[in-house]
Amino acid sequence: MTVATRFDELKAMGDLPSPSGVALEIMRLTQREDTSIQDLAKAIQTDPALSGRLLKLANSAYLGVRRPVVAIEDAIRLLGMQAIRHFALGISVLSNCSHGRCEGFDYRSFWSHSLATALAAQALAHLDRAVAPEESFTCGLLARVGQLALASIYPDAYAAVLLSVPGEDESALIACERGKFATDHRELTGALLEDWGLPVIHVDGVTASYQPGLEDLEDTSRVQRLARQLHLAGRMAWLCVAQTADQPHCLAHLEELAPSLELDEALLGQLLEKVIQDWTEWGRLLDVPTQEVPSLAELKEGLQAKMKLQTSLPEAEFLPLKILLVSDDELNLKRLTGWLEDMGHSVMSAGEGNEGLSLVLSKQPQVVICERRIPGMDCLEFCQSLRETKFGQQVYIIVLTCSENGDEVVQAFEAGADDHLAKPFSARLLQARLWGAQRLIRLRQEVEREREATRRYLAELAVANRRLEQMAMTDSLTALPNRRYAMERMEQAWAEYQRNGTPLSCLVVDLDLFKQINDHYGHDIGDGVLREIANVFRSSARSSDVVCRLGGEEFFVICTNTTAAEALQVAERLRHAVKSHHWTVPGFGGNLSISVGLAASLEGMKEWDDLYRLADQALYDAKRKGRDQICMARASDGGG
Ligand SMILES: Nc1nc2c(ncn2[C@@H]2O[C@H](COP(=O)(O)OP(=O)(O)OP(=O)(O)O)[C@@H](O)[C@H]2O)c(=O)[nH]1
Repeated sequence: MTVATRFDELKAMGDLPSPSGVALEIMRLTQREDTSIQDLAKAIQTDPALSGRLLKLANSAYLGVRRPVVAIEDAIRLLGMQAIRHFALGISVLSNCSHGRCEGFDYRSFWSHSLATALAAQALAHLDRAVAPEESFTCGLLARVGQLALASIYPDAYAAVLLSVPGEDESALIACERGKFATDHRELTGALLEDWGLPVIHVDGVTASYQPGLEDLEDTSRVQRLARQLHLAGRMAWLCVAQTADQPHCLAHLEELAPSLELDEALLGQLLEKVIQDWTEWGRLLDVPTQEVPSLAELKEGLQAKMKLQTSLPEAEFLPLKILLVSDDELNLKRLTGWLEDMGHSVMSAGEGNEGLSLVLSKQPQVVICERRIPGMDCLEFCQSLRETKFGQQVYIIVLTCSENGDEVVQAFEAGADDHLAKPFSARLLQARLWGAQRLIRLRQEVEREREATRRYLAELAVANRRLEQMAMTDSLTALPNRRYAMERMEQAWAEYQRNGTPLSCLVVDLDLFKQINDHYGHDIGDGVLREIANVFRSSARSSDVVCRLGGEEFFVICTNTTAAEALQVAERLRHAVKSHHWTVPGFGGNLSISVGLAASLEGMKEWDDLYRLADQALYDAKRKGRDQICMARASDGGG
């Protein structure tokens, strides 16, 4: 069924909103070329309420009238027939349909929002005259009149539809309406405006304002400009009627849209202030409810304070982040930078993908916030390229999508994004999204800290173990390797000897009559003598000889790669060194000598301790023969 036939069908039901008889007469008169200002004034004066409202419009500050307009004829001259026609239409529909039978439809809120939209559209039209401001007023006032039509024709069914669609999700409402009524309020609005004789540009502008081509800002046609004005006007109106809790969301929307009409923050603030003031005055005049709305500056200030109060993480959990913004939208960059810096983060920015990539690598930000569409490189390509680098794998990436469009969001995640945010969004939402990044980064830092602590602990443990091992192998009195070490080292040397056949010798060295020293000088001085003699051995032995203390006054020297004859020279050197040593142990004034048992590896020896045993026996011989001498084990003594 075509739009026209469906509309005709609904029109036949007789419940559609309609202008008053006076308004219809005004419309008829203004369409005729021979209508005089006096005729039109007469028609208007038959409706005192309309006359008053018309004078109010004529005296509106926007028209810059120096003297107050008090006569309808002057108002007509000032405003022009076309504007009178629009105004009469809008105001009479409002008066005729200020209440109705649909219980789920809030007529007063509807007109409150519509009036704010009308005044905002009028204000915006003064900046860019896509159409005359008074015409823009009517377009704004009637931009959702299709809803009124559905509420009038299907009061019960429409109440159910409104209940089933949450909030201000217009696309969902339209889809639901179509399913139920085979038309929707957007289509009906267009049909009604056309039916009331509005020019095509107004009708098209209103219907396009539901989803204006914000992306395609190149399109500067009057319809598109009017559509953008009406869309922004609708958003300003939402801010006017919003409850305090919804104001941040409305403000974010407004700030997002403002650049599409080249409005900076100051101008947007001024406009909003004017709209709120007019809305309050007109509301009183038309018996439409209004409310107090804070100024843009107050709203922003309040939101920032609130944001700090309500949404900041406990101090212990807050982590200042290094953030890179990638966007070619100067205004957006400025806004996001302001928000993020207010939150306590440090921000850098790149205008396109390649610049973004090199900044990530050189400045190493922890978070990258990237527009879905960036010049130079597709955002998805940008994410993938980042993830291919070692550092880029750790960066937390948030992609700013233009909508909650499922495909777009999934693609962003597939390309490596950690999160996404559908535009427009508030500073509060952005801050909340960054908590995820902060938590993840803090966890990563904790893991890294723990890993570092474990590394340090293991290194300390290794040092401690080495020290323990050393202690376990070292004689505490002389710091020479102890018996345990001596035996292990001997085993190694024996294995080497067996493998390579290199000669191996060892010396068992014992101090002579040490008991007498202890008895004479005391045990402490005896200890000092043992310490000093260890040094004598250390300095007299070759660097390849391993001097150990087996215990008591007994020492052991392992002479690797050493024949018996060479070992004899070592033993002699030790004996001589001890004999000729000048003792420095305080209180000790005696002499000392040593006895040495020497054994060298012989063919046929099976175990390393055969060699040790032979040396020990040789020592016994040396003692027996009168001490202060070296005895070499003979082959016949064992082993070979
Ligand atoms: N001061 C001190 N004395 C020790 C230590 N270990 C063993 N001794 C003493 O060394 C002495 C060894 O005496 P003996 O085994 O009788 O032999 P000796 O007096 O050296 O006589 P010969 O070996 O036959 O020449 C004992 O008096 C032990 O108490 C020690 O760590 N410090």
